[in-house]
Amino acid sequence: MYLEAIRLEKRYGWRPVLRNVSLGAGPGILAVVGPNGAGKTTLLRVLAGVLPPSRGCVRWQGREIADDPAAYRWQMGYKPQDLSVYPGQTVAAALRYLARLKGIPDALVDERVTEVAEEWGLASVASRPLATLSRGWRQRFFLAQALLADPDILILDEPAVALDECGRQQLFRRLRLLARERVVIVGGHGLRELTEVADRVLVLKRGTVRFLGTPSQLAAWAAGWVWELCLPPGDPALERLRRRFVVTGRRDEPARAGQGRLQVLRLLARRRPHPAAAPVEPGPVEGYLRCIADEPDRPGVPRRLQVIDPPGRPW
Ligand SMILES: Nc1ncnc2c1ncn2[C@@H]1O[C@H](COP(=O)(O)OP(=O)(O)OP(=O)(O)O)[C@@H](O)[C@H]1O
Repeated sequence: MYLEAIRLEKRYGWRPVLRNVSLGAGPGILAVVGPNGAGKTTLLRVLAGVLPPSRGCVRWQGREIADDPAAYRWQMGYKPQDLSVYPGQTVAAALRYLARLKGIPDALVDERVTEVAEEWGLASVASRPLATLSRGWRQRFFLAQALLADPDILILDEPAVALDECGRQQLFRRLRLLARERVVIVGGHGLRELTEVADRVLVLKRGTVRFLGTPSQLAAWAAGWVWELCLPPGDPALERLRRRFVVTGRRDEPARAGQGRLQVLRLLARRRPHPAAAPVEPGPVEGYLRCIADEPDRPGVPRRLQVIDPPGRPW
């Protein structure tokens, strides 16, 4: 089971949105992350075969998906960012309709619809028209429809958006189970959750692949850049540090003898940002921030880098 993208290019009019994107994905979860407008949705749409690339190709099991798009669609479940469906249809009727479109035999449609509706907690709203659903319920509906045909490859664009805490936990648990035997590609912004659940991470920036590897390899990008320091809450250095550096974590430390409560600040800096700061192991989120900061927004202007590590003594 293997999905491959080979030197993908995508242009909207004259504007390049994907540039020379290549990747390979076997069973497991591949998270596609990147800043707004990086091209994540475009890449997922090209991988799902709903948008043709301007150049390059996508192969599933060694075969170009463009050669037999219908066969690929039967093996693939896709959850777009949003889905146009008939607002007057009930959840159950829409699932039945989509099940037939996906080629599920009539005799099995009702059974399968009931199964996915239960899996995604939709049973209680099955008879409600889609237009009356809240965003979270709609999201569950989109996820359920992607799984109707029990696909070998699952492509999900922002699957956790609008889900409540239980829904998010359930989603990521289910994705881990599904990924044992399926290729699961998930795009979105919940970087902390995604890097916890993913086997591999692809970072897109301005349509190019900035990184493709495991979450721990991503974390290694920030090696030597992550610092923690512990100061009393009223210390003026805290505010100065917050303004000057990218803060990636903040927590209260329980009271120590004679010191009262302390605040722990975790931040990115090329050099020790304060005499009390100690270097700590980076996490994938910090690796990601380094990874996208490394590239100047415009040639010769390392803007993000300056924000991360301003010149001069910061404290
Ligand atoms: N149909 C379209 N026509 C023209 N430009 C488009 C179209 N769809 C997307 N774009 C542009 O392509 C670029 C990439 O968009 P895309 O939606 O793929 O990014 P994204 O990484 O998913 O963004 P976000 O995180 O904000 O959802 C953006 O600059 C966007 O404005």
